[in-house]
Amino acid sequence: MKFDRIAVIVLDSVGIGELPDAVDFGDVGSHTLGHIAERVPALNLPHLREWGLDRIASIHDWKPEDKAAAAYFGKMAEVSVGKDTMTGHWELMGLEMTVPFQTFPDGFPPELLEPFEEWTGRKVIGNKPASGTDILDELGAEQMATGAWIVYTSADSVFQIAAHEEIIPLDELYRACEIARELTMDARFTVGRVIARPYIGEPGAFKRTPNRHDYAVKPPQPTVLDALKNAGYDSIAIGKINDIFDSEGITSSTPTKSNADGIAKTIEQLKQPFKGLLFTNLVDFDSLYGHRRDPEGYAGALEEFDKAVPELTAQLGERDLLIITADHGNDPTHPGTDHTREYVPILLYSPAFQKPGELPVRSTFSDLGATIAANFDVQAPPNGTSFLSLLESK
Ligand SMILES: O=P(O)(O)O[C@H]1O[C@H](CO)[C@@H](O)[C@H]1O
Ligand SMILES: [Mn+2]
Ligand SMILES: [Mn+2]
Repeated sequence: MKFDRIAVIVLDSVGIGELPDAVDFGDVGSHTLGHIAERVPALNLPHLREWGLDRIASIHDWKPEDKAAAAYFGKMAEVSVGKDTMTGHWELMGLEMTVPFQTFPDGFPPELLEPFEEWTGRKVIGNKPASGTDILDELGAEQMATGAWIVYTSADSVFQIAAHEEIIPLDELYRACEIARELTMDARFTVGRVIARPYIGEPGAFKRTPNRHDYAVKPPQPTVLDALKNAGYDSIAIGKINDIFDSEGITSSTPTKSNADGIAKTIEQLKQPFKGLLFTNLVDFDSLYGHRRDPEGYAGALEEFDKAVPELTAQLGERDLLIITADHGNDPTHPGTDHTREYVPILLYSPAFQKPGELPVRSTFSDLGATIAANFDVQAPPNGTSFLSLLESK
């Protein structure tokens, strides 16, 4: 075993350029990081660039620094037939999705919504793909007047239920999500996630609250998280990770309220002794800026993360490895409001590394899971090739 502790931080949606199959996803030309750098030339990420971020792909007018990178750097391709969060994270942990989750570009069928209305005792309005903030502007007032559920979806396989917290109590929203979860386990309409989307405020000034809750399906096969847990290692989740894996293979979990909170909780956890994996998801990049098509906000969130890098690395000893990566792209300059099919960056930092450098492009996100499994000598996932032997320590 090379490392006693591996921390993986997923910068949700921070893609680094279109994948060869981007055309199949309508994402030709997408480049989350590159287009942010182009739209916000002042974008300043000194620590991540020192690690090699500026050498992974050509990024606008960035000129790579003329000294050796302080981390191993590279990029990974997604092979699964999807570009959603669950598919991305599952692939990172060794699971390749060959059958896509169902999506509902025309809304959900009556065979699903009729029992949902009957069991929950409220009508449904909306029922179409939409941006979660736009649909509140469109239907929030109607919900306040009628008490109907706002149900909507996206290019992801999601059944999202928005409810004003002062009109429909949170408990009732969560119960409705459980009902929707049960109904959508039916093979005719398997959705990846049911999501509670509570909000507050008045028409024209609605605001979503952090009481969002996700109800995901379980991964169809065991992942590296299960292998770690079964072998007695810690498998510690921070942020959305627990939801994404429906608690499978996780030994403890802490939810977060924001990227800043997720970074702080990751630092706190690194101050504690543990043996195994710490797995953090920072979702604001995606939910607050990618889907909202807000490159300036996205740039600010990247800078906030970059500033935290020294404090993160200060917690690491010679037997620790910190990995930064992502789960898909969400180019805030791309048409629409959905994810984009992109490579994701991978940066690996350890005080034990002597002369880190470029990693060959990984042909599946699962190479990360395979590397973690190899490090802890637990069952290797069915997909992915470990690159542990390429990481040379002092
Ligand atoms: O537009 P909002 O409600 O933020 O929804 C986004 O968040 C969902 C889940 O992460 C995605 O499917 C996308 O639709
Ligand atoms: Mn995501
Ligand atoms: Mn998303």
